[in-house]
Amino acid sequence: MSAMAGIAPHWNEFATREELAASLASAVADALRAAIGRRGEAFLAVSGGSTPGRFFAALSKEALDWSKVTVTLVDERFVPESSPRSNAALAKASLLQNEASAARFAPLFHEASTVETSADLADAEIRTLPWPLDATILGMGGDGHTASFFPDADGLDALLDTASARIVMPVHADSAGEPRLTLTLPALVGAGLVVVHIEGAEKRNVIEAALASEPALPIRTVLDRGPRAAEIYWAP
Ligand SMILES: O=C1O[C@H](COP(=O)(O)O)[C@@H](O)[C@H](O)[C@H]1O
Repeated sequence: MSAMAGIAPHWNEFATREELAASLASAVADALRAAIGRRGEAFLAVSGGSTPGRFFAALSKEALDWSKVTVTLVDERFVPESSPRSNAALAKASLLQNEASAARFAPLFHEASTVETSADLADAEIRTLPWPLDATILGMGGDGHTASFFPDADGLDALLDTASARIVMPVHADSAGEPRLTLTLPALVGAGLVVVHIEGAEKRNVIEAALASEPALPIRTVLDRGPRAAEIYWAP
């Protein structure tokens, strides 16, 4: 496995989660506007989970030409959109609203009997999109996972391989609940803007410990292997 240079992330700290959401939405909107100006379209990958709700609401109201924006997911559970655990359902309900309702959405979940087949279908579809990503918005779990790179995932090295030819891969991890689909490390960190959006003292402790010591948790590996410094957005 090849390794990229590790560049220390840059911290953006806010007094409140509302202030974080407004600032992050503004930064992402700027990145999308710049991409549209440069190449006529923009490509954004967002996370699911409980953290991005305020950010999604703020970003959905940003004025830009959303008809030229494609939105996909950093990762997804192997569940249909009817499930309350679907990241696609969350993105559609919270981000693809208001101004952003004009954006195109590309899901990772595809109906199939196995997550492997679903990942093959997603990989074929997602690779037709306008790569590279202009912005990747990662989250992080309390166990140090980001995207669906769980510390106990089967074949974690392959998911985190900087030379991976895959864009979407299936994930099995006991700690994850259901199987998952994830964008691979090079697909995620190739974005012009890579953000880790975390909130609360516990997640701050986890990422600070991960950045300071070995063994590397997945969040640390992702940040170490990116070609440019990531932006950490944090509020208590
Ligand atoms: O499983 C997931 O969890 C992480 C973090 O979620 P949160 O609820 O602690 O905010 C998220 O980034 C990822 O997209 C999601 O699939």
